[in-house]
Amino acid sequence: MTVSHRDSSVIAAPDGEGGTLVSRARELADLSYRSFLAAHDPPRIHWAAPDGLEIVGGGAAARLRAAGPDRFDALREGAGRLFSAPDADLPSPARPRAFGGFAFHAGHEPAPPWEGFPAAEFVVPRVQLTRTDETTWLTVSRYDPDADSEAVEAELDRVRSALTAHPAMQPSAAPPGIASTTRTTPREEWTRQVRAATDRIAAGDLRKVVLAQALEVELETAIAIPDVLERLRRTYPECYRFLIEPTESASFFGAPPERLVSLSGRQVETEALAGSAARGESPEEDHELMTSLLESEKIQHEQGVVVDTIREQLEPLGEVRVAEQTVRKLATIQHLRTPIRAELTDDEHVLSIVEALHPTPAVGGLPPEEAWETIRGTETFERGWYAAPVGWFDADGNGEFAVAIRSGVASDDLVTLFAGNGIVADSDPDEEWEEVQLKYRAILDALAAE
Ligand SMILES: C=C(O[C@H]1C=CC=C(C(=O)O)[C@@H]1O)C(=O)O
Repeated sequence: MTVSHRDSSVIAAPDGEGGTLVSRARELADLSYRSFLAAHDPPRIHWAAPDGLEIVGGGAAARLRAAGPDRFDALREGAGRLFSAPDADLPSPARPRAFGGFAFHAGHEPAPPWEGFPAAEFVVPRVQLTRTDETTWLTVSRYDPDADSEAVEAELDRVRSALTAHPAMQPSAAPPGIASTTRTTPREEWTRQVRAATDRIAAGDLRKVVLAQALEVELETAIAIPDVLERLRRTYPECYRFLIEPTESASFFGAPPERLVSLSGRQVETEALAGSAARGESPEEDHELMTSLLESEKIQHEQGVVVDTIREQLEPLGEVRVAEQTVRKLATIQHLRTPIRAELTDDEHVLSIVEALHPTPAVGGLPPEEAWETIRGTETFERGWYAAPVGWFDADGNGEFAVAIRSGVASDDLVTLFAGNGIVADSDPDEEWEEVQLKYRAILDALAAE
């Protein structure tokens, strides 16, 4: 089934033909996610949310792909067809889900380091392992014209026997080690970029823009991303963790602290996360840094722009409640954070909420068009999927998406990391530089030899 949608297309089966999604699932004793991933070739996914939901997937029962300005419409349409006739009523954690995400911009074309990453792509894994606080489920799915339930049952049995032969625990490999790093944006260039942005803000047509940099990291040995994610779990347990590997060419991974949206029924949860400071060496210094974050007019403005924009984007969809501002403290950085909830008036697909929110001014800017024009005219590298939505949705249109920051795209022994900062009227290039370096730390520390 291939549907042309101007310059978008949705392919709902690996061979381009339609069918019925047939899924079968069974509860399993827990097993090592890293050994599961090691046993599967791409496409592979890994998703872990701070609430304890953790999913790995291998193979593709179906892929949905879209590009261009209609990419959200095309995906919703494809998702509707893909999930139109669920053939079995599986327990909620065991249901098949589509995992993937978007490029920051609809016009993105896959090119190095983003080979294999179109403007939007989701995969329903052929084999999915879902761990909640209570249970672990194995789900096998097929989507093709002759997918019959007996064949899927038989495949489930085969996969289950193969998996139970894997070790329940697997020791992590040593970090790959860093051989060298290369910046896309030297410091003098950054200073010039930030000054040009603040001049444009002073001229009045731009209020905020998030400018980013990339850091190319050459590793001493090839990267084992599941092991890097395991190290990130230990250091950043309050963050999401994800791996998206559509093909063998490149893998996108990260540990973002920022939720774009979670939708369950009509309940939307999102947040404004913007404004950063380092962590202190002592509790006193840490407290001082937190106070300076809370009391800085500039940072409060940066955060206020994000809260107001999210509120305005959600208000047409339902009743919005903005909770009290807090500080999110991570191992190496702290951020201002305002939780935002909404109760939708009507049923909506999570992709519609993603479309309404992306890009928030925590990663784009305001007004959005002027911010994007500034980003395009300033940054000298491809954002690709950096700072864009990554996550999952299910047959009911529920799902969860993180903002893909604190992330990198890897191929063998080369990883490109990305980090950006919100620039407002009184931004100082040196302070913004230091904050960007802090944001590389999460992934850099997980790559560096111990
Ligand atoms: C754009 C990034 O961070 C965003 C999220 C939190 C704090 C931010 C800031 O302080 O500018 C950014 O808005 C990034 O990590 O690359």
